[in-house]
Amino acid sequence: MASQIISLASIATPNNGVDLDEIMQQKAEHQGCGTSGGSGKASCGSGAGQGDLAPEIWEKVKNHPCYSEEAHHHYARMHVAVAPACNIQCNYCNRKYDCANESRPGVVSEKLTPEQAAKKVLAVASTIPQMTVLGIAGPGDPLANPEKTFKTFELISKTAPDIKLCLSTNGLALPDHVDTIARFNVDHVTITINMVDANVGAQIYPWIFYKNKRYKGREAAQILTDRQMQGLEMLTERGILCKVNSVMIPGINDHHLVEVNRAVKSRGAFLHNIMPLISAPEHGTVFGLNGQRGPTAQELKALQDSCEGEMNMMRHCRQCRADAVGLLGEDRSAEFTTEAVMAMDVEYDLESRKAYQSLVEQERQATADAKRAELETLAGEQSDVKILIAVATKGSGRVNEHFGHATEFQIYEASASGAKFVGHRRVDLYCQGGYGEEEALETTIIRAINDCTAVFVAKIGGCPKASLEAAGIDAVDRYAFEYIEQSVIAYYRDYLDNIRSGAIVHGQRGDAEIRQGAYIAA
Ligand SMILES: C[S@@+](CC[C@H](N)C(=O)[O-])C[C@H]1O[C@@H](n2cnc3c(N)ncnc32)[C@H](O)[C@@H]1O
Ligand code: SF4
Ligand code: SF4
Repeated sequence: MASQIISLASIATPNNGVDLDEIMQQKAEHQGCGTSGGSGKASCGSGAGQGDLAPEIWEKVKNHPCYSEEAHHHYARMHVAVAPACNIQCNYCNRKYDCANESRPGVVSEKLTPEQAAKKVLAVASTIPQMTVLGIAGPGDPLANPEKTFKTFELISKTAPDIKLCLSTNGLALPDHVDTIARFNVDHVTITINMVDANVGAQIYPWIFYKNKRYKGREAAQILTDRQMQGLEMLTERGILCKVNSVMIPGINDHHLVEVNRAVKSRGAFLHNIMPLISAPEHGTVFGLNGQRGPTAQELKALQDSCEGEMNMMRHCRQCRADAVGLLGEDRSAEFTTEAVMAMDVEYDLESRKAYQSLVEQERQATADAKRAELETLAGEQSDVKILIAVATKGSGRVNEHFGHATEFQIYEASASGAKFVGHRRVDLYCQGGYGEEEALETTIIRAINDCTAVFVAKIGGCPKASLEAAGIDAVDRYAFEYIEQSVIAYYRDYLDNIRSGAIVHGQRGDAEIRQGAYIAA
């Protein structure tokens, strides 16, 4: 199952995050062979992952790491923190403006002016050529800070016209700004919609500030939901792609989100992103302090599964900081402080960005081709066995991270229909002190992935491997630097063969049915 490797040697892209030449080198070393070249298959016909999307929609989502699960392995995004104020209060939100070490929505290291933000975007785009999307997601609400938000878009659309513009809003002010959003060619808008019933909303929002007046309770929630629905309809009428974020809050809106899903689907939303509540006492939020828990990974997956019909569900959201930079799941914001950016001599080279991205497309096509070929080996397979597999990766759709360096694991469900991305587990959310000591780290990771049958890694030491095996998790390094989905399918096929030969008993290892509910999300 050797995979195609593409040479990017002709394009100098320092620090671009996904260094395909490095992958090539690592793979050659791992296989103990001297080859390091070979060109990937060229993209032919429809793009990898296009499925049955209309061409104009595909054009909008194909390089967007949030709107396309497949693109998120290859393309990066960045947020600029130009919008500090907010016009509502959510019981789960506490914004921090000078915080380097927390990774959750609403925190940033520093607030930026639109001019600083525009320079930062150029600096990041020149350093990370696969950065295709600029989002404004706070730390407050972009539309509660409209001058700063639209000034930032104006500056960027002039200097970096190939970058897609996004914003994320609670929706209260949205109807007032839809025309401006359309004028700036912002073709991706996220609205956070946690309820369509004011009784539910009153438990989530203590107040809103609307037309110079503060509203509370049911009245506040009713105004908010009316404005959200109106804004969503206005955007979709204009052909602007809308993603809806919903925070799953067990006991408050978990069952209700099925109704929210129906309401937003019927108003033309493109994607629904049901995210787990992040809630800890040290965040100082109402929910953090009153002990409101977030959902388990299994509860989240069950709700996402139940909403998955005609509407796409996003399962790869990383609940990023409002100043995140890089591939989803990595954060390179510390490299781009205002001080560092202002000292950078930036040259925006559109042509070399395009050249780099066309090679990324070749790698992406090769990934899709490899998956398709492997899938054919399951043709006619009737088994109803399903297993979860955790994967250590740092991007490019490959198994290319060392077990000990992984800060998150991507989770795939393997079944007779193939490999399906179903989520990720951030190791820090499972850390309860002692992080850094090897034993504690292993325990933390095992808690995070203990419903998985196997974990795929580029490399793993003997001790952690033994600990994983003792916990019933197969530690697998034989797919090092191979494509993830192709490897998941290959493993699954061997797994079925082993069941049939009697070499293993399904359920002996950590399969999802046996371990359901065994681990609790933070
Ligand atoms: C920080 S907000 C900024 C954009 C805008 N104000 C909004 O709420 O949509 C970005 C996203 O993070 C989510 N968020 C904030 N705090 C959260 C938490 N504690 N748990 C889960 N999601 C959270 C919000 O619901 C929203 O979808
Ligand atoms: S609307 Fe967004 S920024 Fe405002 S309180 Fe809620 S989550 Fe925080
Ligand atoms: S928070 Fe989710 S939707 Fe927003 S940039 Fe991060 S991954 Fe994408």
